Amino acid sequence: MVALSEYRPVAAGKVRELYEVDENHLLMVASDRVSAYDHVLSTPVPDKGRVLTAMTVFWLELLGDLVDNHLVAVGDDPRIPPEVRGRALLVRNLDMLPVECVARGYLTGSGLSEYRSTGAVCGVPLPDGLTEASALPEPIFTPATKAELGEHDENVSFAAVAETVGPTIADRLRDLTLRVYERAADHARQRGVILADTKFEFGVSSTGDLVLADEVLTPDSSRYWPADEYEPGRPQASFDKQYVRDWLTSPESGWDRASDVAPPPLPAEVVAATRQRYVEAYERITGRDLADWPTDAE
Ligand SMILES: N#Cc1c(N)ncnc1-c1cnn(Cc2cccc(F)c2)c1
Repeated sequence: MVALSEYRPVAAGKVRELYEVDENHLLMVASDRVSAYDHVLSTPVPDKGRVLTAMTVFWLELLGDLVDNHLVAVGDDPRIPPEVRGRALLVRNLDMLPVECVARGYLTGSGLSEYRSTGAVCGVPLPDGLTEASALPEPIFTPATKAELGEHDENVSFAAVAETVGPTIADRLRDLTLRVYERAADHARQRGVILADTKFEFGVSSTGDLVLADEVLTPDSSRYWPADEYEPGRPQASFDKQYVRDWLTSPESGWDRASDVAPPPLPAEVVAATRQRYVEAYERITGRDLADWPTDAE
């Protein structure tokens, strides 16, 4: 039985870590931590890491005919420590491309801000008259540079990506990003979820092929909106984080979002409702029962 402490940490995000297993394999571990308003909350949401791990595996299987991926093993593989089983994936160690490959089907966040000041996003011109949460005429590729922990990614043009990785790989990244997003967005929409946008990371295999890596199409790497509440012209509810956001910005929390003060702990009922939203997102998207996914052997 291997312990997580036997693996060397090689990267850490706000809510996940990456460890070196051997020269060819990494362990990608998803925590139960939640980030909101650029703060990592002090209260974990049970099963969040397990749901996001199971979601990544589902999407990689569904999209396996479109794109190769970095997944090597899940669940009971002896290289996966029991303490993180269910929320850890054994993956191939790839040469990662320094590009955040973002696909947007709807206009919001940094894309909306850029559109309002330039009429375009990452140099892609858009029609006049679009507003918060407008559906785009067709999904667009809006790449970004990877920011340091705690910073926001910076949107860049396709030409800048071509400068960085070469025009051929840039073309392939855009094509693959949009095809994978469109397939996933169609699947989700049929199950009552709008995937407004998503962020992929790709590596390159030893044979020079693009390989889909990182977490894939999770509520942390994508905007998940409930389709039955969709109404352009205003900010949409987050499928998974809206209970957290509403409580943190309510008088009950006593927290001031504009301050640099860390948010207070979440009430148990907000944690429970949020956990349920993650489970519901997983079971709707996959048609599977979370109870059938491995749990850690704590
Ligand atoms: N996936 C993947 C991957 C791979 N298969 N091969 C080589 N490198 C990476 C890799 C490097 N950084 N990240 C992002 C990242 C940061 C922090 C925590 C995480 F879990 C993940 C991914």
